[in-house]
Amino acid sequence: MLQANDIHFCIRNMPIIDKASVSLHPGELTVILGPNGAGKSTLFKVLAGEVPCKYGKVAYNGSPINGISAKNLALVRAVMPQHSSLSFPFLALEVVELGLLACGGSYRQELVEEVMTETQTWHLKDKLYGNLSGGEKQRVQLARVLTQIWDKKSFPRYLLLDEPTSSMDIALQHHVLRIIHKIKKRNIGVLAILHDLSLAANYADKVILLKKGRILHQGPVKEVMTASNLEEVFEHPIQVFSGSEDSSVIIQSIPFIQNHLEIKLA
Ligand SMILES: Nc1ncnc2c1ncn2[C@@H]1O[C@H](COP(=O)(O)OP(=O)(O)OP(=O)(O)O)[C@@H](O)[C@H]1O
Repeated sequence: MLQANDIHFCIRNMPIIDKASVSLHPGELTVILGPNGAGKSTLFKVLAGEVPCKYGKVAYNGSPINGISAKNLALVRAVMPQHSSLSFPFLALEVVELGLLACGGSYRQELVEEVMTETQTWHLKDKLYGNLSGGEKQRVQLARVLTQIWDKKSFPRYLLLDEPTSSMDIALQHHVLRIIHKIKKRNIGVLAILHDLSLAANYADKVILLKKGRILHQGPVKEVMTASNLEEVFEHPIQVFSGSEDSSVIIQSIPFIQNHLEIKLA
């Protein structure tokens, strides 16, 4: 389990994360939701070990993160940040191969090809990463982190994704969430920051609702993603519907224009 207890994180004495405790279980997708500036990326970086945290504890499979070497941390978790910039003119294939380097594996052309095929990036392999579109870059970065943890291992591992689908079209967003659904079955706990409430409701196992650095609600999707909880967090009218013919959930933010119409009709 990836466990964080009482995380308190300040920047220049300003609290950004206030006493957050989180448990990430292998085999589950946990999604962090919250408005801009809520502290999602900051919490994510603390959990990933990318920023040190003075107050609170983060432990991977029972071992405190500060006692895990960078090499061993790369074996237990892979991280896709919100933005990735590269200073060298790498090909897309070379970016994905960085995932193999991170896990210290020998070169495996078939693994790289399998992951790039799964993420629909194999056809991009000889293109310069810098010339790719935003959505293509995201898929290549996803392929890189998947490459890092693709091989099955006997111990639980974690995949941390900060807005992995933010530049993708609708079909690709669902495709990525399906890949996540498959990968979590390899004893992998996935943590993702998303802004799309319907994607979260339909694919996540657990949800964390963060506002102004505090976790207001967390737990199973059905318990947490209620209209009233979401309205409290986002300060906007929201409706939650059950899909008519299946178990899907539709979450709709109500446009201001609709509010005006309702007021006019009343
Ligand atoms: N290095 C920094 N220096 C000063 N303030 C920072 C720094 N990093 C983050 N912050 C502030 O901390 C708050 C939380 O930022 P964070 O990036 O974690 O939010 P977020 O929930 O991920 O937002 P978004 O949805 O817009 O990506 C913001 O108000 C941000 O301005």
